[in-house]
Amino acid sequence: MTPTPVLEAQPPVLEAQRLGKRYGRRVALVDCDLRVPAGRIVGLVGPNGAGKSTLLQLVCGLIAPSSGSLRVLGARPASDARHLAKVGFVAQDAPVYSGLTVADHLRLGAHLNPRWDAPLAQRRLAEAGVASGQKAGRLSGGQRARLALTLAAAKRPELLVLDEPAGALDPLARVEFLANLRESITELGASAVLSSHLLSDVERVCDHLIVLGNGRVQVAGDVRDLLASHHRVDAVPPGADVIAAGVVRAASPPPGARSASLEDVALAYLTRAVGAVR
Ligand SMILES: Nc1ncnc2c1ncn2[C@@H]1O[C@H](COP(=O)(O)OP(=O)(O)OP(=O)(O)O)[C@@H](O)[C@H]1O
Repeated sequence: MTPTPVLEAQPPVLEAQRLGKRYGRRVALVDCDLRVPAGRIVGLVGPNGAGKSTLLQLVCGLIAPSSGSLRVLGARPASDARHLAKVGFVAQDAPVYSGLTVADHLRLGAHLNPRWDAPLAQRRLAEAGVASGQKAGRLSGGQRARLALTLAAAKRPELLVLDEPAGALDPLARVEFLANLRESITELGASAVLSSHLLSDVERVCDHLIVLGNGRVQVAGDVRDLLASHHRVDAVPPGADVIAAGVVRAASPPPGARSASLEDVALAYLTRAVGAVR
């Protein structure tokens, strides 16, 4: 996906400088620098405990930084009601109220959100085969994920933030959900950040990657730039910038190099991060 000049002129969706977060004595994020332009679908990957949920909660203003600064859509996260309305959040495990019906959820959404798009919500749920009279607790995992996504999308946010949105889904439901997610983001003309443990999910939907490891940003950038600047090699050329075994960073491919996949790039940085703490 090529970003349009209009989107490039907008303030960055995320801008972090030396961002840090501690929970008591436990350090979750350290010195994170990030700049994500508007219009991107960002994949946030990293092992358990890397700080993904913490970063997403900071972005939504649910928690406050311990150090450094963070701006989201050009302002402090959740700085006022207008800013809150611009960000749609789907927390881990697609939380919904199991005792309420789908229609109850839509009524709540309409009541709480000034820019609520009722036709969009109804159409999206009809496409997913989710009946409005059904109790949310009786929905399948895939339907529940679609309901949670629909509730966030119908706010018509400028930024959608999703924490492991497909985490509980089987492989087929996952692929269907991710296709739907990509469609929703395009329809909204929004930016999005989603965390995932699965690099295949990120490859399927994202055009920007952030790899977190040990609470630090290991690498971040547009997917096409990362793929253009990382290469697989059998023998490391002299003076090469080696990220991890078999993967080097260079503006142009060294002789005999092969293309690296996004998975190669992300794994190389994660491997390096693990090595750094041993
Ligand atoms: N509310 C909290 N209180 C104390 N420590 C916390 C809290 N939330 C997260 N942490 C710690 O902060 C670190 C980062 O956690 P976080 O949940 O952000 O990681 P994650 O990458 O989302 O992990 P996972 O993939 O397992 O969901 C971990 O060491 C975790 O134990």
